[in-house]
Amino acid sequence: MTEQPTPRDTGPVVPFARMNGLGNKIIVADMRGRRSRIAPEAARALAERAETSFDQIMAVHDPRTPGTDALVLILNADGSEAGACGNGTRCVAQALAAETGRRDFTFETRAGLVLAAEREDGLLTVDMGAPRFGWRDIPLAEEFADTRAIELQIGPIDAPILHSPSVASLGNPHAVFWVEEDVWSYALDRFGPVLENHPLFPERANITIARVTAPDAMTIRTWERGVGLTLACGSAACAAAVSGARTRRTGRRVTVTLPGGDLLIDWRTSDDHVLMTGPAEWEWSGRLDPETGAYSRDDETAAA
Ligand SMILES: N[C@H](CCC[C@H](N)C(=O)O)C(=O)O
Repeated sequence: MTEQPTPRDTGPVVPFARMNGLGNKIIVADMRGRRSRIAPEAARALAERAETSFDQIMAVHDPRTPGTDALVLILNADGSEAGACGNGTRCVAQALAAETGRRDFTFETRAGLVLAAEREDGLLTVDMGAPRFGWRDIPLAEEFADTRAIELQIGPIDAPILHSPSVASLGNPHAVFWVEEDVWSYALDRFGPVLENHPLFPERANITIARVTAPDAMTIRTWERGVGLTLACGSAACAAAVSGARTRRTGRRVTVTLPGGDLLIDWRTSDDHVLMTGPAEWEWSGRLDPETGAYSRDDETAAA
């Protein structure tokens, strides 16, 4: 899969795999051996085409820190960068496991080190690290001593529709709104963009609606920062699970049901790390131009 370094990365030269992380649409791009980065314009061009529309690009670069297997840089569909992506990390681990036969990987991301492992049953577990709850870490624009439920609401004053979210950083900013009713009864497509860009979140935020269904289960929907509504968001599932445990709505080990399927989240007591387990599937592969987003499919059934 690795190519020789090229003087300029022009033309569709970067091998990529279109993958499915529980319905999260992921492109894993093999940037090893290259000095360049995938341009935000290239990401936006890929996102706009139906065939290559994606939620995140996971750009796999040569490792820059000893002891790590790769530097993984993450781009959202709007070309912005994300520090963490749980579903995409499972996809990267699965692609590298298929290539190398190894099962355990350490990735460096903008949000720090992330461990990923393929299990015997084919599911993958990602160690997302310890969540952070300090208002500066998330970040929030103003101080909140207790981030389990902050003052924020959307909707008429006398009848708040969504209010008092739990906030946390899982390597990226999350706000989790707990509701009693069906998560589908909320117009997340309408509230999502307003909350994502609320002045309280200087780096914007991923917005999740969550409902407890059992002491060890919850259902969520997420409006992703830089993307919009997605079928699954792994870090949001982690944020919701952590919030459920912090607010004593659930235990520390829960099944989170997302539109795309289930993730098992375990907030480990020993070190506070959040472990996320779920599937990753290869769909098709091709080559892309990291400057423009032009691409070709390896099976040659279609081309840009
Ligand atoms: N889909 C990803 C989250 C991407 C987060 C991104 N939208 C951001 O923080 O900007 C996941 O599975 O964790």
